[in-house]
Amino acid sequence: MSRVGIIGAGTMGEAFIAALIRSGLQPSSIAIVVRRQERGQELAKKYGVTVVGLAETISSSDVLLLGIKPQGLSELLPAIAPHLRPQTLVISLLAGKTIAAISEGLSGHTAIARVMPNTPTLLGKGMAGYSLATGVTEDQKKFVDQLLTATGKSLLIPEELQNALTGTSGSGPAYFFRFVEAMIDGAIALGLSREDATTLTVQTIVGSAAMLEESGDSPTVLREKVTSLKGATAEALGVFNEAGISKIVADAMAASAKRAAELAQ
Ligand SMILES: NC(=O)C1=CN([C@@H]2O[C@H](COP(=O)(O)OP(=O)(O)OC[C@H]3O[C@@H](n4cnc5c(N)ncnc54)[C@H](OP(=O)(O)O)[C@@H]3O)[C@@H](O)[C@H]2O)C=CC1
Ligand SMILES: O=C(O)[C@@H]1CCC=N1
Repeated sequence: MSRVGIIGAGTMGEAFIAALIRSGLQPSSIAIVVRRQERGQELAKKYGVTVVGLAETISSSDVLLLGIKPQGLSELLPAIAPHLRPQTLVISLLAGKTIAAISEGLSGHTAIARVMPNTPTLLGKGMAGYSLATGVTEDQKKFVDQLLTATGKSLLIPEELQNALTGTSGSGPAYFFRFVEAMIDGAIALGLSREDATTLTVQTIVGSAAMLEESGDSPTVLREKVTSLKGATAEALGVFNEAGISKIVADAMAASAKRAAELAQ
């Protein structure tokens, strides 16, 4: 049974605690390293994990999951390196940070998995892309597969596509939440109360997402089924197209991927 240490248990770190437990790991096998004791106590109470010091967590873990912000990595790696056993699998969730940079900061460690998840991981409905360094063993690959299956869906991708994946599925949930915010505001502008606007918009998005997953139809076919000839929807889509929605979305995704690349520095 693997012992897992987690350094940085915020939004994604917590999502991975939940996924590890869903994947069959005992909470007593999970140690977390936190900056704020109250956060540690909250997670210990909620999941039954143990709050442990940095050195002890690193030296006793078979798998070490990094869930801090990318900006904190250069300071953290020198504190990890002296305690890390060569056979420990390091899993990084950090946007932008390359396997090569992590390996270098860990004195040439080669058992590293780079994972780009997203927040629906919290519900087991996430989408993650992952890339593996050369030193990852078959058993460690199986562990990663099993863990990511518990987070939702996963794709093994070449590392050079990690930033593109960040711009697609990593940041993706925020694009939809932003769209929902805009739809709620639009409904209020049409005279609906905020409460009704929220109910109408959220259920529309939830139902549409379910159709994407369950109908077997492409997004194009599903859109066409809503769009009556010379009807109301066609007018709305005309406004989107006039504003250049495809370019706006592609530019936004490229901006996320570009920023992820910058975070590598
Ligand atoms: N949020 C997202 O949608 C996604 C995030 N990611 C990546 O996941 C990582 C985490 O992001 P997210 O969960 O959103 O960020 P959060 O800020 O929610 O979590 C980061 C956590 O790390 C803690 N922390 C920071 N430094 C240390 C340290 N030295 N020792 C122990 N704990 C520390 C923070 O503590 P404190 O509470 O005190 O600040 C915080 O709890 C990032 O690198 C991000 O790129 C990847 C994909 C999606
Ligand atoms: O905003 C970020 O940098 C991270 C990566 C993808 C989602 N959140």
